[in-house]
Amino acid sequence: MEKTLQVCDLKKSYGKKEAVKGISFEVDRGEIFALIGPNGAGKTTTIRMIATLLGPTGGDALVSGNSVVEHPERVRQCITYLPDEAGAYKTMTGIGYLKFMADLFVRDGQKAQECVDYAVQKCGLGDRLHDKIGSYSRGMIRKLLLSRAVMTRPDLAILDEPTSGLDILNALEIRRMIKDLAAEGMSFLLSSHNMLEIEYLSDRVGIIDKGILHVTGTCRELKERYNTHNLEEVFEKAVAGA
Ligand SMILES: Nc1ncnc2c1ncn2[C@@H]1O[C@H](COP(=O)(O)OP(=O)(O)OP(=O)(O)O)[C@@H](O)[C@H]1O
Repeated sequence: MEKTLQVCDLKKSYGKKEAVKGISFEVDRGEIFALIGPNGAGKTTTIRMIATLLGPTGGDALVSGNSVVEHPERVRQCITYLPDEAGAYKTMTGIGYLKFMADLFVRDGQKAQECVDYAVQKCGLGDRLHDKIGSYSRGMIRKLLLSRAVMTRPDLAILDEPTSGLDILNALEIRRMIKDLAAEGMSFLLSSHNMLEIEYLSDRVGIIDKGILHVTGTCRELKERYNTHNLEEVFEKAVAGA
């Protein structure tokens, strides 16, 4: 299987604080991998190192074969990162925002238009794209942001809490968007505190705590291994060191 992401003994210390203590995992092409763990476990630090926003203090991560340490600029060409607190310009229309962002990322006008067309198709906002973003619901904004994030069809999309604060129907639509994109071959690295979401969405899960990746596997494998009925109980046992 083709690997989109290979994380090898990745470490990060903030002064004396070892936030990530040498973690390793891989994500295949078209795979949705979720990193879960309690507050302060090291998820955001790991994600930000893979997104080239933070330099590792040890180890490496390769995205489509490109090292975040040696060639962060190449990595940036093949990833997208959507933080949970991301926002959009409220005074722009949705379509204006997509065009603005495409022009920012893609120099070639024809290719930029292809990115916009792709995002328009993915977001499913229809005529509402011609309204100001300030009039959008939280769910509409998230759909717009996700479609913007994937408009360049990156190899790896890194999403922090992709449905936090959304109602059930909007969360379902975002999850379906992610599944459709993965079916097209895009790989995903997610972090979430919502175990229901993780069970629905992810092909494999990694449980991180105190900077250590304790276990990885499919939800079914993890439930069998910990002899539990749901992922919340797996999480509880894994973090307790059972
Ligand atoms: N800039 C920083 N300086 C010092 N310590 C930091 C810094 N950023 C994070 N930490 C510490 O590193 C550890 C891991 O933090 P991180 O934000 O990666 O965890 P997390 O799993 O994303 O948590 P949450 O689920 O609460 O977002 C925590 O102990 C945190 O306090």
